[in-house]
Amino acid sequence: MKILITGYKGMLGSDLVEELKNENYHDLILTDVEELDITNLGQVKEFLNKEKPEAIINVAAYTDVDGCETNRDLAYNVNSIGPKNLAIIADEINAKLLHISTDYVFSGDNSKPYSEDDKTGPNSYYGETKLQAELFIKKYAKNYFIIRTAWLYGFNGKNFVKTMLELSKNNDQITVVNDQHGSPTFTKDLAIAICELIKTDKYGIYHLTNGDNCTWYEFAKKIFELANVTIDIVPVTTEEYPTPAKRPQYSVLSNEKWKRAEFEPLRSYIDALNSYMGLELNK
Ligand SMILES: NC(=O)C1=CN([C@@H]2O[C@H](COP(=O)(O)OP(=O)(O)OC[C@H]3O[C@@H](n4cnc5c(N)ncnc54)[C@H](O)[C@@H]3O)[C@@H](O)[C@H]2O)C=CC1
Repeated sequence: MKILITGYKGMLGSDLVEELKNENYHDLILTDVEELDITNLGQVKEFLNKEKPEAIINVAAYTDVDGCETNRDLAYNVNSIGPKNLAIIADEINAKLLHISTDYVFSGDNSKPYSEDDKTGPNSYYGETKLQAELFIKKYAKNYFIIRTAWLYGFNGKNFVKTMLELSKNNDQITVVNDQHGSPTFTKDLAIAICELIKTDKYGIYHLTNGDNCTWYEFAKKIFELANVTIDIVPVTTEEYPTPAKRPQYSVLSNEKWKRAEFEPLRSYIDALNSYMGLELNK
């Protein structure tokens, strides 16, 4: 299957490319903004019509959640118009479209894991633009997969695990938010799942994260424990740590639909973190 990837240089994109190669997908067209700017419909149309991929995996996005509050045009163009363009042209050339969305489409008022049918209600502009992308894809593409995932970390680029380890080098004490709940997810595990899903015609929307959940504070504690770092971690509330974009308090995603579709569930976030830390710290 000929697969085109958009945003391949990003955190998820780079692990995805490695995993696709491991799974013997060799007919890959790798693009990032330099090769294919997804916000430009004319370019998307020309590029896709020339390459004629059978599947498109969109891992391109503007992912600076706080930055989206102020850079609204950029956020809307990359996160909403980009996926819309891909959906329109994917449909024209009869290609499958697999798109990545986020737990931030939810408000976070739930106290039990969100299912795919639960009411959305983003409380950040990033979440709004990602939700709009989902609506465009549903409207314009027939053969689409949307995966909502959360709290990603991987080898390439900045992420929470690396930030914690970096902070511990110059600080004896750090403060970490302890009232936002989610499921940290290793991009390598997600990439393996994407390779499985793209083979199928089980179209639709799926929630997919590593198993179990925690707060950022609990996640930080686990990171330092695995890295054998002794540091004083002070739990704080969201109110005590204000950010430009409001995050959901509780955005745990139920993976039940994924399991019902007979896909392999992802391992627990602790097992995944353990594996990541082993690999990351020994690099
Ligand atoms: N990082 C996280 O914690 C989470 C991410 N997601 C979603 O997962 C997906 C992947 O995220 P990351 O790998 O963290 O992103 P990233 O920020 O590491 O990579 C995004 C890539 O998109 C490219 N890009 C930006 N504008 C573009 C354009 N106009 N045309 C083509 N490419 C463009 C960038 O150059 C970059 O290589 C995104 O859809 C994101 O919204 C979902 C939940 C959590």
